[in-house]
Amino acid sequence: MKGRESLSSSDSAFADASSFADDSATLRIAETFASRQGEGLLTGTPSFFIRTSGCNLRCWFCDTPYASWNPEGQRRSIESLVDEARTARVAGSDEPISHVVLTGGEPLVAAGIGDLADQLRAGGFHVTIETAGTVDVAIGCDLLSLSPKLSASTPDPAEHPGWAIKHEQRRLPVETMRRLIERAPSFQVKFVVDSPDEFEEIESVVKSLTVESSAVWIMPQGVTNDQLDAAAPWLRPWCEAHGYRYCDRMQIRWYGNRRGT
Ligand SMILES: C[S@@+](CC[C@H](N)C(=O)[O-])C[C@H]1O[C@@H](n2cnc3c(N)ncnc32)[C@H](O)[C@@H]1O
Ligand SMILES: Nc1nc2[nH]cc(C(=O)O)c2c(=O)[nH]1
Ligand code: SF4
Ligand SMILES: [Mg+2]
Repeated sequence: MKGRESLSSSDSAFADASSFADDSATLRIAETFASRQGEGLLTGTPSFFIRTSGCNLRCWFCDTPYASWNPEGQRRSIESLVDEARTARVAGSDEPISHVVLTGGEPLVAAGIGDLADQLRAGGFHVTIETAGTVDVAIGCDLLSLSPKLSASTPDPAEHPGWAIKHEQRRLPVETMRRLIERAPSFQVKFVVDSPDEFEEIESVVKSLTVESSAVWIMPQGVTNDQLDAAAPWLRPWCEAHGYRYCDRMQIRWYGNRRGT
């Protein structure tokens, strides 16, 4: 859907978040793993990742289709997730992990995510939330990692007519994103870019979110070193010229595109 008006999504379009809210004592989890944060401000930090299953968007490029397009995983209790975070270790290290990343799928549509974040923080963990920011949920965290979805993320309308419409309606509720940012003690805004055609749209979204360019990270779309390397020559100079931070995807460099890393 490249070329469509960038701020066309309606703030009221997200009507069925409650369809995910069937049982808040347990959450459907696609995977948990200990790794290093591969993206953004905390790159390199040993972290325990909790990936909820289910998403209200359908980006064509989603690198975790097992948590969005074809959601997998069993329900887990909050207690078992907090216990696992306490005992988790990054491979080759005996050190306890102090940082937890709540990601997905879309963690903000998982009922119980607020309680999970609260209990992790009460246990002394630093909590990052990786979110596309389409749902207004008051959730306690230490870092909001907001990844607004651009028009080029929309799936092919010929292949996925229903999802193309829903995705387009839901992907960019600017007022909701502003509220998420205002509530968070710290934040980063992380865009995924597939082509230079998206530059103008990014500037328009940054302007409407009224965030400083130094809080903006730009990540190439891609799940291989070759894809990341192909984007760097056109993307890095543009980031530098605009005061944005170029964001590599270090987990791909370190581990390859492997599930659980
Ligand atoms: C799988 S998403 C889950 C969290 C949330 N649904 C979101 O999109 O922010 C985690 C991060 O991966 C990014 N991402 C997903 N697929 C990608 C791809 N093919 N290339 C680059 N980044 C990607 C998202 O933009 C987000 O920053
Ligand atoms: N190592 C590593 N870092 C990440 N940062 C954000 C991730 C995510 O999928 O949300 C992610 C991930 O999947 N792995
Ligand atoms: S919003 Fe995140 S999890 Fe959902 S489809 Fe897009 S990249 Fe995947
Ligand atoms: Mg990832």
